[in-house]
Amino acid sequence: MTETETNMTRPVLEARGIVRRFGGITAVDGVDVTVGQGEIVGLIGPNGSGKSTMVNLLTGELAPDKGTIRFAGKDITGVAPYRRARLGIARSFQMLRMFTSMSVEDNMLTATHIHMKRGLLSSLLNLPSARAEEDEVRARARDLLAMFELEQFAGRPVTALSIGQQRMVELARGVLSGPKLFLLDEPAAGLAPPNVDRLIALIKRMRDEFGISILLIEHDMRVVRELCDRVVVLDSGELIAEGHPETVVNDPAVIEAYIGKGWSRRAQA
Ligand SMILES: Nc1ncnc2c1ncn2[C@@H]1O[C@H](COP(=O)(O)OP(=O)(O)OP(=O)(O)O)[C@@H](O)[C@H]1O
Repeated sequence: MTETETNMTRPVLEARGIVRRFGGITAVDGVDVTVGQGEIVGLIGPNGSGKSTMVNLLTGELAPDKGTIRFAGKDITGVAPYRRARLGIARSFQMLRMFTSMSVEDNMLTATHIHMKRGLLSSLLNLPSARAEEDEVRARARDLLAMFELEQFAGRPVTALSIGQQRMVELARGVLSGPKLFLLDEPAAGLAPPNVDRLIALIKRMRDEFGISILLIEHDMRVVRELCDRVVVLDSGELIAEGHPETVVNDPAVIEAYIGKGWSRRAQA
């Protein structure tokens, strides 16, 4: 049995038969998505094909009308979003969500409260145990800011950074929360080409050095081709193709789905 087959027998994420309707629209229509341990899976498809809805179903921000979601061996279909985060599901957003009044470092630290062992009271009382834990978390935050080449911005207001840099803060914050699975919603959107290269390298490091499995929504096909082990393609809420990126982008059903909806130059590049 190959390593990939072994990984696929024990996926970290296993969503089966997922259906989600909004009034008369079936945004996700009986979709299966799995992510193996240490796998990077691309979730692609034309605009409105159901990708963001699928991610919102996986994080628990939306509930499915049908189907089951298993994560790290547990059925999490009815589990609340904050509990899924605690179990190890992190996400980034298409539109950045930062605490705009806080510094870069304090934005990072917001990721860790979900796992803090000491309670709020010991933090408020400034007990040594709480201080030690906070010092340790700050040290890890600084290491990650260095990895993401952001350490010189640690004390700056997050809003002083460019959108590309804020995107990096969001990724670093996600890694700091110690996820098993990171759901990335268009991480390359709005990045200049050299920053896309850096992003690709950083996402590989997230997997290789931190063991994080990744499900990635992305329109930039270079990112998909260079990063993804496997790609799942949605069209009008249905899964129309799945496989290696090079196979999938040449699949006639996939080409038709994109051409029919205006295959953009961005997607073909
Ligand atoms: N909250 C909602 N209420 C009503 N309809 C919705 C809602 N969210 C999504 N939809 C509809 O569900 C379908 C799938 O939308 P979704 O945003 O998941 O697609 P997408 O593939 O992520 O698109 P994009 O690439 O443009 O982000 C669309 O027809 C959309 O209009």
